[in-house]
Amino acid sequence: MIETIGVLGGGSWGTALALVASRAGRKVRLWARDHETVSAIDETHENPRYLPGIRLDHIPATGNIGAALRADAVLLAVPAQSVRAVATIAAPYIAEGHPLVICAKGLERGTAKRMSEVVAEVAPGAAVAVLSGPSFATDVAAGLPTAVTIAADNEPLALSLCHALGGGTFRPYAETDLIGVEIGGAVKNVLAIAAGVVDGRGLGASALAALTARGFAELRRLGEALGAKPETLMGLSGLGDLVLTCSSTQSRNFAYGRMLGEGLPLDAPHPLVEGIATATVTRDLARRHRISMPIVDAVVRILSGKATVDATIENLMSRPLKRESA
Ligand SMILES: NC(=O)C1=CN([C@@H]2O[C@H](COP(=O)(O)OP(=O)(O)OC[C@H]3O[C@@H](n4cnc5c(N)ncnc54)[C@H](O)[C@@H]3O)[C@@H](O)[C@H]2O)C=CC1
Ligand SMILES: O=C(CO)COP(=O)(O)O
Repeated sequence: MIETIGVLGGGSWGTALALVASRAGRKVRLWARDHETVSAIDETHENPRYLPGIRLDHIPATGNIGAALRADAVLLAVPAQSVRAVATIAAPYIAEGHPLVICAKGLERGTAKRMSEVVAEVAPGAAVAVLSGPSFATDVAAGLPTAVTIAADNEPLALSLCHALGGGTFRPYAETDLIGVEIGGAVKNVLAIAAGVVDGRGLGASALAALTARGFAELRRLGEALGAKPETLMGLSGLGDLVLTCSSTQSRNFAYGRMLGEGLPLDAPHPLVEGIATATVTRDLARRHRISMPIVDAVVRILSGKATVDATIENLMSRPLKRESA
């Protein structure tokens, strides 16, 4: 039985998931790197920087990672490019078989590894699971109905995590296809940047729907080449999350793409945009596996500053005509 939950990461997702666990009746402790976040949560029962206006009762914060890791299961909710660093400092406190649930969405820059592969390298004792799916932290924190996927190689672990976190407004589904869940969550962020560009450039709802559907075709091709199950890619953590993040300005990836579509510079201030780092990694993975991903290529070209939005769109539209399912 999972009774206690540690959360690593005091940003919006870590804080929202700490609330989920607390609402599900678990005893929770949240670790944040920043001293200001720890003291704000402990003194004002709010995380004003990342989740303003949401009351955090019964969620003690700590700057001591060992204290948060003394829990039956641990949620790792830092950005993808920080997962290796945080899992490395957590590793000495992780006993053999200790459940560690990765909540980040992305692929590692430099190694092209999925987050579960990164954690397996630096914390080999951990029993790794992945939580992903269409779920904005603000919606989850507000108690709006949300459904996600929790994947682990070991199905009983995935199910027991679903029982530990599930509640009246948060419904997790168990899965064993880690590759499918991780590829869906990572690649949808890149495609959401493209969707934002289309929206910001004012190309219309038809273009946005076409981009989303053709983007999904790319996500599915890559996922299947890497060993994902088609059903997973069509589920909450793939198609579900793609639809959410390609259609809402609540998504930071979509909002960033929208800014670019409106003509703002690449370095205009923006919050965490996971798709930026994952775009190049995805493009390289696709090349290695000889998978065609023209929308991902287009995002990489725009992000590199080497091509304008208009030239990139013209380029996509003038590709040779072909069968849709090819
Ligand atoms: N915010 C959301 O709605 C959702 C976010 N996610 C995923 O969760 C992950 C985290 O995102 P958010 O919490 O939204 O980001 P955020 O920007 O709100 O917070 C990130 C947190 O991680 C901390 N952090 C960064 N590097 C660190 C390091 N090396 N050591 C310790 N702490 C570090 C920051 O101080 C900050 O507290 C991302 O991969 C994102 O895709 C997934 C689903 C929903
Ligand atoms: O993953 C998310 C929702 O499922 C959050 O998306 P953003 O990181 O684009 O805000």
